[in-house]
Amino acid sequence: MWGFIIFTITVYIHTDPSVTVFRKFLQIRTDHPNPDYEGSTTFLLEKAKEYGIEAEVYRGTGSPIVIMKIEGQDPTLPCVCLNSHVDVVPAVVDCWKVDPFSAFKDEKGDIYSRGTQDMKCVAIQFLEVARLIKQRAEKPKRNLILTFVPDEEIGGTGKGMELFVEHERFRQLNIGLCIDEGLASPNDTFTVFYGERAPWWVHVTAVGNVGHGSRFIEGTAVEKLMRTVNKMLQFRDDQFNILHKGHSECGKKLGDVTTLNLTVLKAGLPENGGNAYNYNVIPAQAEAGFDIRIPPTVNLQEFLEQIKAWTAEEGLSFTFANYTDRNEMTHLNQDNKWWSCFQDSCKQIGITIVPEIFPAATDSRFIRNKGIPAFGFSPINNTPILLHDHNEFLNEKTFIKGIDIYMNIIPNLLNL
Ligand code: MET
Ligand SMILES: [Zn+2]
Ligand SMILES: [Zn+2]
Repeated sequence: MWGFIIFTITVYIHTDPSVTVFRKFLQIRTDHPNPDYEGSTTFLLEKAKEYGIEAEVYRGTGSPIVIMKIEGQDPTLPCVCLNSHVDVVPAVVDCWKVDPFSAFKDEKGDIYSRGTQDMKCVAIQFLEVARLIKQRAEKPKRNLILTFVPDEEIGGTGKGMELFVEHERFRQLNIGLCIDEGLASPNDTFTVFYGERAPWWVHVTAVGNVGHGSRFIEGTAVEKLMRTVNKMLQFRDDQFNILHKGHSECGKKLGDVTTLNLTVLKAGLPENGGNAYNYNVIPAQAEAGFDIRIPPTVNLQEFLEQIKAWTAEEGLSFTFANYTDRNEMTHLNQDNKWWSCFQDSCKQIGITIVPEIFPAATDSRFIRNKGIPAFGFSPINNTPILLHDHNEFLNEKTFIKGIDIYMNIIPNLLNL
């Protein structure tokens, strides 16, 4: 008898249909540099059909965007949009303990795969929320829209949300509020993001004098580049100290300071295009690339002037591989009815939410820059932050509980 009950419970946990959908979605290779968007689109359309949800594929940006809709009682009201990106960053297979695209589940229920946290979990949780709302006898007041977009992870050259927000099809959706990804929280609380840091990818190029490696050549490209790099890394140190060595009562978080990391470094004359270098030739050119993330409280025009000052020396120039001159926040004041409703809904189910600035970037920035409020919220707590990391995982129970959390928030927003 007991054996039967335990067996039944075990089978139930192991075969929860939403977990199966999640694991199948993880197995679709939407990793860069060649994401299988046709595979993810086919999968999402099949699910929409199975769940009885209206769906279309918009190809106006150059890559497929899946749009799903559940019509509300008053479709003229601004809708609630649940947005997910379907692409994921690459995985270094040798650094993972399992195949990063197998969606392997261990005995604890931890599912390992690229995208378990960023953000295929949220995409499928949104889909399951839509299924549950569709099943209800009563329609919600507002339209529910789901968007599944490509190319969030690659910045400026992408064919996703950055372009989509400029299209008429986007405007027609009439979005009142967007919910997108947040971050896992390592403790019992949940984080909600109301703004994010502006991502600037700066590429500095130095040109200078050349000659024999045995001489004291002045004004070399590398020397000029190093001076700039050192100034910029000094700024990095200063920001690090503000974050880590300030008074503890300041309570600064990563999203409140500017980070700057040297992520690209290039110089040296390759020998006949091979792997070896000409060590005795001073190179004419040297390059450095930086990933800079700037909080919404920083004046972007002034920061641009700072970069110009850092690269003012003769022979230096810079370009942006990723740039924005706008970085709007969603204001969390009493006039923001969406925020009041979100907070009240969380209070009702007894979960603690901590509002923060998102330290990295998501598609929400394009939405906010259109004047539309957006919250970044992944219902994942007591889980290490492993996005873009090796062995990214999510426990199946956390995944299932997340659907429940969303179901206690999203219908309230739809009925506002
Ligand atoms: C700057 S494009 C955004 C790519 C990715 N989401 C990141 O924050 O790095
Ligand atoms: Zn993401
Ligand atoms: Zn990411």
